[in-house]
Amino acid sequence: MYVNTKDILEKASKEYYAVPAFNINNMEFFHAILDGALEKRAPLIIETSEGAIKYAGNGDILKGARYFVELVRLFADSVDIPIALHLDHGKHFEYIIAAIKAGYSSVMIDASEEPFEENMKKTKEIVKIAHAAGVSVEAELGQLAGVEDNVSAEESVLVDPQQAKIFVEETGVDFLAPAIGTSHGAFKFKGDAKLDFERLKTVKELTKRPLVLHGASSVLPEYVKLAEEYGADLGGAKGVPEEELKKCVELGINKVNTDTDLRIAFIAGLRKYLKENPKEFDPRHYLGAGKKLVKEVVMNRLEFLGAAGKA
Ligand SMILES: O=C(COP(=O)(O)O)NO
Ligand SMILES: [Ca+2]
Ligand code: NA
Ligand SMILES: [Zn+2]
Repeated sequence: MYVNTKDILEKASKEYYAVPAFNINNMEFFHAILDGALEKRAPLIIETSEGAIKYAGNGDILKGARYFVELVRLFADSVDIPIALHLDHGKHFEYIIAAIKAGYSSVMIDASEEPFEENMKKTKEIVKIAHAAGVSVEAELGQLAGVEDNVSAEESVLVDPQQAKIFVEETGVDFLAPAIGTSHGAFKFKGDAKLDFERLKTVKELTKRPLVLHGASSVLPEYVKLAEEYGADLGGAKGVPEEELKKCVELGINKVNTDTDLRIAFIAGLRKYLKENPKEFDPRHYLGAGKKLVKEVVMNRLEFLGAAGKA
């Protein structure tokens, strides 16, 4: 059934497990993710960036938002696991309003690059509008480095836990993404991953809200290797080890944004299939090869984050 993201996350926050939020840009990724969540009997959060909405709408923002709502609701209404659709990294009013109008479960207002007061002001505005429409809201404090669509910052600025307390109380935001050292994309760390667990623990204590980890892909070596075997060039790719993610969940992370891991799995499956099947040109076959590996990654992630069986 199609639900509000807040319903999924409040339960996760109470029981200290996490639900991955999987980014999609097209139908194939959605089907692969849905199949994985059904098999694992897990709640499912699907999320789309502004770029994904523009892509699906062929340039028309409202059409793109409605495309994803229709696609997700079509299946959500006929299965017995809870499914939510979330606007990821909403930075432009036009996309946030389109997502609310189209029927998204929740929206992120990402004004984390702005000064604290400005971030608070923008978030308050969106919370008022979204809550009036029964839509829940995510915001971000601190900055992640790395790139994601049109979101990039030179280096990460970690969240100030005292500010986080003021922020959630002032804005009424439903769930918060504290920057604790991760970054978007496949090249997250020069050396070893270093997340500020103490800071995360304090944010949870002070805010008592469901928390979101951005830039949470593990960049799984076996999939990087497979993609490279068939011609990909991903040298230096490094993600957040699964053990570190589990620690984040123990400290109160409940939504784990995962995009890069699915992209790497897909391209590995696609490259291998194309190389091994030079005569093939049916998109359902070669895209199907990508889907297969995406489903594997989805099921593994649902399992180790503790979402499996929680539907
Ligand atoms: O934060 C993310 C995804 O991060 P990754 O690049 O680590 O998958 N989406 O909002
Ligand atoms: Ca941001
Ligand atoms: Na988000
Ligand atoms: Zn993100």
